[in-house]
This record gives sequence, structure tokens and C-alpha cells, in this order.
Amino acid sequence: MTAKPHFPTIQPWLADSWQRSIGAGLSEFHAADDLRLSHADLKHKHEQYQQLIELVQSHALPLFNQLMAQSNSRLLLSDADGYVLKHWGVSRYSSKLADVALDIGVNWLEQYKGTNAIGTALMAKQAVSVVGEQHFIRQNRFMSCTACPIFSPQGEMLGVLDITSEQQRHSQQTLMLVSSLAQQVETALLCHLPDSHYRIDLAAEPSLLSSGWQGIVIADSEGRIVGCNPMAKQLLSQAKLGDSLELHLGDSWTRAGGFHRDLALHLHTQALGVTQTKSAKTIQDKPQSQLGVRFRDPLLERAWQQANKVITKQIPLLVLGETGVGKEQFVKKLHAQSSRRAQPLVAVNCAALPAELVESELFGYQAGAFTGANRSGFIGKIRQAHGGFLFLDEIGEMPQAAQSRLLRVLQEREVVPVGSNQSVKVDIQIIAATHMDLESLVAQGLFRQDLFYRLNGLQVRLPALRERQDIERIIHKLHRRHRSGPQTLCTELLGQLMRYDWPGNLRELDNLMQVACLMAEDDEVLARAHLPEHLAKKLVNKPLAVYERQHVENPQNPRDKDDIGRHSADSLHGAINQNVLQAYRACEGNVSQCAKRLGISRNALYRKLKQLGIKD
Ligand SMILES: Nc1ncnc2c1ncn2[C@@H]1O[C@H](COP(=O)(O)OP(=O)(O)OP(=O)(O)O)[C@@H](O)[C@H]1O
Repeated sequence: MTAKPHFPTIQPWLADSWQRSIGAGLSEFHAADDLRLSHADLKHKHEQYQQLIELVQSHALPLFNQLMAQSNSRLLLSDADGYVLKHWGVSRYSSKLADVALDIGVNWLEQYKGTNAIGTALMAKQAVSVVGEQHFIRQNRFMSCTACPIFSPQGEMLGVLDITSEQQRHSQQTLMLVSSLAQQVETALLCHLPDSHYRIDLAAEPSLLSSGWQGIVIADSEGRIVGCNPMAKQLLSQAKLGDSLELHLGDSWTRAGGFHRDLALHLHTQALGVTQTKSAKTIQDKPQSQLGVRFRDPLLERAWQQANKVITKQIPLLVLGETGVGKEQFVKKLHAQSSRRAQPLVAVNCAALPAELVESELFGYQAGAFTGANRSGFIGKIRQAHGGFLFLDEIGEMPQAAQSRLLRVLQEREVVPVGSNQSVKVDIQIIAATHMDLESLVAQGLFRQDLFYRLNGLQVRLPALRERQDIERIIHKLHRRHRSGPQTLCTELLGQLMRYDWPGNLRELDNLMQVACLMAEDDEVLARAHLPEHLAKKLVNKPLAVYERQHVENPQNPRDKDDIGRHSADSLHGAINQNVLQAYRACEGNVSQCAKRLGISRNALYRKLKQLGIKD
């Protein structure tokens, strides 16, 4: 049995990480197979992360070199999936690092490498030091590593910066150094937002203005906030993206050095160089590689590819699909990989807006426009989305009065706030979504036809869960998300889940899996018996779903429908075996890669291969 490290007191985060390593089926005595990117995939990753790599080189590497040049350490950058993208710094022990594959293109997630600074920082979403013996795999215990995640201005984790040294104990200073390097990169990302024209540093004392502890706000050429660091959010707690700086700082921000009396804050404003903004824009405008997102279902993949083509062209996108198919998640992914990803994604749930507030919420209002309005006015959701995406969810339920004004915004690309007669130009990418049949609403006179045509630039329909060819993978994914340990899923339950028709789609499956995993607690296998009765009942006598259409019905061998139920269990086993074999061959016998591809644990794959007589 694998032993825990013998420290007098083991910190909870480390115990959790070792537990996860054991749960992933790793052994401290054997290094697992490496998951390594192919040359082509690594090239794509480098293109995708070009900006981040450049910012690490220009904003983190100089300080690392200055402080650590003599220390025989290496600085590494990984992406959020745990792949090492680059490393810098000389190391006398590079052959030892190569032995443990701390190398470009190799994945250092905990599930492959056990407790280690990169994987554990990604998991914990915070800076960690993993020193010598704290590494789960013995072979890695000659190193000390300290890593800190890097977050985008939108709070998305982009990757991890790591300092690795041989043997020497990493101190609290190393932790502070890595955190500070990550912070430098985050600030640089902020200053490289498109439309960043001004940088305003804020602090309670003038000496703190350049201390690294100051608040930083980035504003566009009109003085509207386009980004801020966590300290600025704390200092200006009321400020939101899109707000005019004047609203929060009066005119004190327009001077190079100022003091805001009410807030008791010292300010330092600088114009960001045009060259900097331009070059940053070139990097930002490059569409992030769409290889980052791939759907295994052809209908969904097609919708994804089509949607990606229109979203930068200001052509409205209409996303259709039954409730719970993941329309909102789809839009979030579109935004995250678009050239507008550094700008806001503002979502409006049209069904939840009270009819009388629709206009002021969307279009904003002037100070004192109506009784009860905020004293300082409100910019409105549409202007908040300026430069980014406006996501109109449940558009079929938008009140009719607001429909005509929205139509005007779409036609003119400008907004007139309530109580004002001044129009304001907006640059927004519109995405609307609904589970309703908009054309039939139009036919019934419940939805404006001209608005429908305006929104319907490109229409994509997301498939229902029962139609998806990757349903098996999704079931495994959600099981992994909710299980509490290294539990497997019983084949019979898997078959039943695949045959169910899922009217509530991903939302329903997600809820069911969550409840089932709670009921199963630490049991080794999740089975139908773990489902509460009302959920178990749902799964029987349901029409056959996509699984049988894909794997059981053979066009060359048309079968009587009644036969399907009788044969489905056998066919299910057969098809699963076939899938495993195909994947194993495609991965040329690499167990880690194959397990990842199938969405199952390495242990589960070993068991399956053993059953199939491929492994002893
Ligand atoms: N790719 C996914 N993998 C796993 N679960 C998902 C995925 N996408 C969505 N879900 C689950 O389904 C739920 C519903 O997703 P989402 O809100 O995006 O659907 P929707 O189509 O917008 O729903 P509605 O039409 O009801 O607004 C999410 O809360 C999440 O639990």
C-alpha cells in the first residue's frame, strides 16, 4: 500500500493532494507514462499562448534572472491544462529534469505526475511550494518546486508559473517571488487589453503607488473602465467595467498626479503608448486556436465551427436548442476563445427582466431619469458590453415593447439611454439564445418578425443530449466530476443512462449524477441501486437513444425493433470493447493517453485490457 509522507504534521492541502494522486491510480514507486504533446500540437499551443509567453519573457524573466541566476533554478510556464509551454534558466541538472520529463510539451497535472507544484497549484488555484519529499512520486523528490497560477483580467486561469530547483529547500521568499512574478504578468495582461489608453494607479499613500500593492485601473480613450486588478476592485468597490471613471474619481484622474478627497486615495495617471496598444492588439486580435475546444459530437462540432466564423464579423448569432443542452456554456466558450475575449461578456436573461425595467436595464438611464433611479445614472447592459459580447438569453420571452427598441439598437448600433436624447455608439457582438420555436412565435404575432430576421444572422442548433454521439463520454465526465474517490461506473447503469431520452438534457444528467454520487459515497462502483427510486424509475422502459442507433442498428442488417432491447446489453458490451480496442490502437498502446481519450481512469483501462487479454 502507498504510504503517506512521514512529516510530523501534514498540511491538509498536501494530504488532499496525495489522496488525489492515490485516487488517480498512481504509485509513488513508479513514474507514470508521460502525456506529451505531439510536435504539431505543441506548435499550436505556442501560437495560442504567444502573448502569455511574451509577457512572461518581458515581465517575469528579468526579475527571475536577477534573483535566481546563481541558484541553479529553472522558470517554467505551463498552460491551464498542465502542459509545460516553455522554460528558462540554466540548470546543471537538466539531464535529471529530462529523466523526470519536466520538459516542454509534457503534462504535469496531478493525475499524471502526482503531487507537484504545477499540478497542485492548478488544482488549488493558488500558489504552492512542493518541496523534496512532498512530491508523491519518489523519482521527483530531488527537486523543490514553487508555482503560482496566472489569471486573466476576467478571472480565467491561464496557466502557472513555476520555479524548480534541485534539493534546496524553497523558502517563503520563493513563494513570494513566484506570486510577485505572476502578479507582474497579470498586470501586463491588464495593460494589454484592447482599448487600453490610460493606466491609473491608486493607493492610500503616495509611496505605495509603485509598490506592487497599488490598485490599477485601465480605461479606454473616453475614460471608461475596461479592466482593473483585485486591489483596485477593493479600493473602488462600486466600480464596474464600462463605468465612466469620472463617476468614481471625479476629474482627479485626468491629472498625472491627483488626490481624491472623499476616497482618500492618491492617483497617478499615465497614457499608455500607442505602440504598446497597437502591438497588444495584434496579439489579441489573433483568434485563439480553436483546437483548444473540440467537440466529439459532429453536430455540435459543426455548430461550433460555424459559430466561430461569424462571431467576429458583427453578424448576430442565434443559438437554438432544448432547455439544458448547454447553450449558455457554449456561448461562454465562444467568448473565451474569440478575439473579444478580453472584453466583457454581458448576459441578460430576457425572461427574468421585469417588463417595466427592461428598457432601463438594457439601454441605461440618465441621472434622475425616473423616480427610484440611481442618483448617478446607469450605463445599461448594452453599453457594458461595448467591445465584447451581449448575450440575450431566453430571447423568445422578451417583452414586446422592448423588442422594438432592441431592433433599433441592432439596426443603428447605438443606444439612447432612458431620459436622454443623446445616442451613444456601441460596438457589440450580439448572441441570442432560446429553447422556444421563434418562427412559430413570429407566426403567432408574439415575436417581431423584423427582430427575428435581425437576430437570425446565423442560426445554430445545439443537439439534445439523446442525439449526441459523445453521450458516453459526457456520462463519464460528469461521474468523474461528482464522485468522491476512484469509483467506477457499472456497465449496466451506463447502458441505462445512454438509453434514457433526457428531456432535461445536460442539466438533468448533471443533477442525477450528483445525487447518485452522493448516495454512493465511497462505494467502489456506482450502480443503479444508488439512485433514489424516482430517478431509477426514469431509466427503465425508455425509447432507445443514440447509442443503439450508433452501435446497435446496422444499416446492412436491419432488425426488427423488438429485437433491440433483447440484444442491447450484449451489443453494449461488444461496442464498449470495440471502442477500447480502437482507442488503444490509435494511441499505439500508450495507456495514459488511451485512458484520457476514453475518459476513464488508467486503472479502469488496465482492468478492461486485462479482460480483453491484452495486458496481464
Ligand atoms: N459541456 C458540458 N458538460 C457537462 N455539463 C454541462 C455542459 N454544458 C452544460 N452543462 C450542465 O448543464 C447545465 C445547463 O447548461 P446551460 O445553462 O448552458 O444550458 P442552456 O441550454 O443555456 O439551458 P436553458 O435553455 O435552460 O437556459 C449547466 O448548469 C451544467 O450543469
